Amino acid sequence: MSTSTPLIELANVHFSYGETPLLDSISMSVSRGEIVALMGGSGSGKTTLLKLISGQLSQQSGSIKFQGEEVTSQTHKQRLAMRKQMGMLFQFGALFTDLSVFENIAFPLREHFQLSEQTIRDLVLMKLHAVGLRGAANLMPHELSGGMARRVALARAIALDPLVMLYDEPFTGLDPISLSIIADLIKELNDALGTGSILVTHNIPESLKIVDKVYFMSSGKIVGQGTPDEILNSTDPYVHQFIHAEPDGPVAFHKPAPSYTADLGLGEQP
Ligand SMILES: Nc1ncnc2c1ncn2[C@@H]1O[C@H](COP(=O)(O)OP(=O)(O)OP(=O)(O)O)[C@@H](O)[C@H]1O
Repeated sequence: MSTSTPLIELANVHFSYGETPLLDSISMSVSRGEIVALMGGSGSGKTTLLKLISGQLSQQSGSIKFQGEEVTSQTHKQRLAMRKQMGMLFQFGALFTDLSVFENIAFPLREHFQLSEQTIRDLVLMKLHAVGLRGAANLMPHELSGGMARRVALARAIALDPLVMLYDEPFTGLDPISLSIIADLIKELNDALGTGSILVTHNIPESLKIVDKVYFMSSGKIVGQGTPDEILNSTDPYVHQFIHAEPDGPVAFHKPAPSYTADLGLGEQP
């Protein structure tokens, strides 16, 4: 792979759940060192897109490449190897409640590699140090605040030194200080590890501080993209409505449904 090959590249991806089309002509790319945000209304298909990228779902058409190789043509073994290179932090990044902080981070290392206890200890402490929680190694998850728990989940997500990080709503439920700490960590870790990150988030101010590029989704399509500056100054009606949290605009309040009167059994009114 040449250094200029994107880590993740999607071209013209279409995806349906059964008969229902959800994603339509999605094209995007993430390179090393880049943080890309995926924003858009609820149900626009952001989480589904992360599942396609991580190989948990397969598209009906179009191409998804990881380091230049088509994901759908991977063997089972290649797909497992790819997943090992993807760190994931999801909404409530659940820790194993009956394992200490240390053992939570050691878990993926023990699962994937035969390492000496001394090496595991060094690696776990390095990851905890990176998120500022080396001093919490011996605590149990119930002894952590919500913000600390999210940082431990982040340390676990980077345990295997991933090439790509996928974050799905990593700020949800955090107080403003913890939220800012997690945002800074996402940026610092991305720079330090040279990863490429995709961040699904509704938090516009915090994410615009750390991302390089934003893709806006609406009803399964990318309807706007740009750098944070371009997004903030965009006159595109979708982007404008979303960024300025306006209730009226092209992002509809109502999900498409049969006529209201027909649904209530009243028949069509003249
Ligand atoms: N397994 C499934 N089978 C059928 N439909 C699904 C399935 N999973 C999700 N959907 C539908 O796909 C649409 C997109 O869901 P998705 O979770 O990707 O949206 P999202 O943009 O991440 O939303 P949110 O911001 O609310 O998390 C929704 O209408 C959802 O109901």
